[in-house]
Amino acid sequence: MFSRNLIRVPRLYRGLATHATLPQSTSLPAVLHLKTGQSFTGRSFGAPRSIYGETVFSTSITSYTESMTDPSYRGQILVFTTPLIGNYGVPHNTTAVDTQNVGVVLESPSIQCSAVVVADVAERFSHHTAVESLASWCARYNVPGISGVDTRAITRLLRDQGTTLGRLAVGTDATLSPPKAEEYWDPTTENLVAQASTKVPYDLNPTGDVKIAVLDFGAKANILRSLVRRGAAVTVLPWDFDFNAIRDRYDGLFLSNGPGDPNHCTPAAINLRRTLAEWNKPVFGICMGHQVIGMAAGLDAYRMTFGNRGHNQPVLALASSGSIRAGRVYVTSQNHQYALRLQDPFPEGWEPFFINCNDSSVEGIKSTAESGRRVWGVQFHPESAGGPLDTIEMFTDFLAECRAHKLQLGLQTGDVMGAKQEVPALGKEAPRPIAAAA
Ligand SMILES: NC(=O)CC[C@H](N)C(=O)O
Repeated sequence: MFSRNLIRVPRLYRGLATHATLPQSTSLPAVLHLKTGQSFTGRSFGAPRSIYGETVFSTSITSYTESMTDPSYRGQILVFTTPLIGNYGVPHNTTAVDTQNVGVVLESPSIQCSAVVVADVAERFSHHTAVESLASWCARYNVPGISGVDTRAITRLLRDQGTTLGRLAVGTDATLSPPKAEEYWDPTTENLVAQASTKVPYDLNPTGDVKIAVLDFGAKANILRSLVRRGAAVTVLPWDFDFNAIRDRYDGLFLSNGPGDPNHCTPAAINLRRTLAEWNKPVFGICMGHQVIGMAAGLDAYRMTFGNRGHNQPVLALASSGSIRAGRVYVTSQNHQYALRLQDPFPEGWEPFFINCNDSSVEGIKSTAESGRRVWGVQFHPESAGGPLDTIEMFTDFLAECRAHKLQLGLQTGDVMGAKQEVPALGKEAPRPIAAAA
């Protein structure tokens, strides 16, 4: 399937697009083993190495580059249900307009998933922003892939038996018998958030008019871009940083997405519980951030059978807020394995915000009007990348609330919290080089 030779660019396309002019990665025999006993034989692409991981499927049709660089896929073997992957190559992640070093397309500086599984990997790619093929990109980041397998059969298995631990065996490893049950590595036993989060605080767009602190559980770059593009000055903090120590410097708090089991984030939920009790400025969380808000509110996070991954998940709004109207269905981008448990009654001061139209899982929570708080959490990804922009204005809503609240505080009291705090100095390190990815 692959050749080490350079691929010739057909004359028709020359000058129109960047094509596969780089050497393709080596293709070897490969087998995907599932802990539940099934094995699928194909050919490798990308890095010629074997790995373990948690096997999950995504129904996204496009945006494989965004998905593969999403830190929430850390530790996972990502199966694409779309049969042809790689046809538009891998884009450049920098342009002159990227003044904040947050990139323009990709979600982090490197590929985050452990491996990819595709029915048919496109050796030739064609797109005006492409700089290399999927296979050569995977090889550069030491990530293996398998193609030539029946991804529909794998997806049906994962749907029926749930997300399953797996092993991608490449080269001579492909001739060995499947691993024993105890040999499979379970990434959810590790605190993947601690691995994906920034280790030191850093600032983006420091001259922005509204100051937002972001707790980084493994933030997608497009979340940071969505805040910065709307004028916010953003300080990105490590996931377990106690925001309470510096909270009066900020006009709002944002909690990001992140990989793995939310129960590893209990320290962050405990810090947040104090924030919510003592600080009345707007708070917004996405995916892992939403789960941490829910845990701080007293809700339980549970593991779903196969989760929701893809860019076509319909959610029904149960309440109106900002640009969101109760009763409307929004199509959303999602990548999660865990969800908040729907309970009746909901904790005092909280209400469900969105519900999934397919499986009725909780897709959002918010503080009630009576609570006097301004807190929202959504399980889906309003920043999309990839996916529909149906709910992108939730970022505008959040920042509008922060600006309005700031104005209100300024007019009324000037210093509503008033507490004298020891304020730790923020690190001086340069921003994480998100743009250096492709
Ligand atoms: N994208 C995310 O933040 C996912 C949250 C969590 N890791 C889950 O799988 O549910």
